[in-house]
Amino acid sequence: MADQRTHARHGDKVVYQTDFPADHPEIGPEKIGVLLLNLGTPEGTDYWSMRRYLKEFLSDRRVIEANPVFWQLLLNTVILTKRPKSSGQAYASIWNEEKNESPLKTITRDQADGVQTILHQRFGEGIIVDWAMRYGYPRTEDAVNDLMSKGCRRILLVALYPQYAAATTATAYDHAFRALMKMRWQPSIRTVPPYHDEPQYIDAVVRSIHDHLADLSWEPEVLLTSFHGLPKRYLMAGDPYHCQCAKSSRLIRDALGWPKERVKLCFQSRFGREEWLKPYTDETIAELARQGVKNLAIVSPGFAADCVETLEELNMQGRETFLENGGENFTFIPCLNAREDSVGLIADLVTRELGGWVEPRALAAGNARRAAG
Ligand SMILES: C=CC1=C(C)c2cc3[nH]c(cc4nc(cc5[nH]c(cc1n2)c(C)c5CCC(=O)O)C(CCC(=O)O)=C4C)c(C)c3C=C
Ligand SMILES: [Fe+2]
Ligand SMILES: [Fe+2]
Repeated sequence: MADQRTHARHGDKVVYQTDFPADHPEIGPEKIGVLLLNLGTPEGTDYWSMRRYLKEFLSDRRVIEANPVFWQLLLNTVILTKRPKSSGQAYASIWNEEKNESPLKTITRDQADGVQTILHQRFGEGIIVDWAMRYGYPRTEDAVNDLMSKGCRRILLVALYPQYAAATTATAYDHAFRALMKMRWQPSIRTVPPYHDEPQYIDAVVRSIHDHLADLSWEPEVLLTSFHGLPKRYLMAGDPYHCQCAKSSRLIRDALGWPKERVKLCFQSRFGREEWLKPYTDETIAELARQGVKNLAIVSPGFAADCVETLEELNMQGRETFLENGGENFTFIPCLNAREDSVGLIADLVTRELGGWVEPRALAAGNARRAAG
């Protein structure tokens, strides 16, 4: 990628030129890359696809904070022999058959397309939006290299997690930084902070709740705000995730104007035997039903996109648990996904973080100036 007009290479000899050409391609149109990052997903629901995905995921030391020698032994002998099958069945029940991919992938792509459209309108063609995953495909490293090769000398990384956790946000950014470590010519980098208490995020979640409930013939007595769990140990070690989830839940309740007893915070998707953040979603659902709650709604504001943890664990298993324990009406409120206000939210977060790199239309103007010499 090094330029061709300030020097000429002949084998291992270089002829230097002293004058810098005004129309040099590397100071030509400068582009900005925006890279949306989500968790990742298997390529198929069969044993080996699931195993590859789970091995990469569960070998991440930001996710599993345990003695690595002990953990790899347990992972390779026990977990990776059993879990690919059971998780594969869960994925198969929600698979996007038309595209032959998991919903998380379909939705993340749709979000990126939507954000690209808005940013093109705001800033012109000098912004390239792409998306990648922490585990599996598309790979973060490939996306970073691809943006660089398209002329993006600045890249904004956007972890699609409203609440910060080392197991999600930090590892997504780490992974991009690891890609940079291999690059001779690195782009400049920025990262988007968590947005758990951004009014626009809270409004979008609340609007999605109102829209969904408006189509029902019944009203929920209780709304569960269910977030992905985390080992309690990680909270004790200083992870802000629990507090950010609690704040999002409270802000959603305030915006709804509902009383405290009607909106509850809980944590789903436990993994392994140690204690995770409480209260647990599955136990809360069963308890509420046993206490006589007949009408229950669940929203999952920590997931930017629907995935196996919402579509299967909440909408299928959670529903079953509620009905089995005496509940009557259950509804799952879909994640923000590629709704117009969701894509608008991501585009606005990005626009704010681009401040100083670009102002509306400034990129186009700068490029026009450069083109004029
Ligand atoms: C110790 C294990 C795990 C921790 C810690 C963890 C944290 C965590 N995860 C998400 C978001 C998602 N997790 C998803 C799936 C998933 N998570 C784990 C384990 C831990 N997650 C596993 C093993 C799996 C795979 C599915 C399974 O086998 O049960 C997903 C869904 C991906 C998809 O393709 O649909 C998301 C999203 C967060 C936000 C988080 C901590 C805050
Ligand atoms: Fe997870
Ligand atoms: Fe907390």
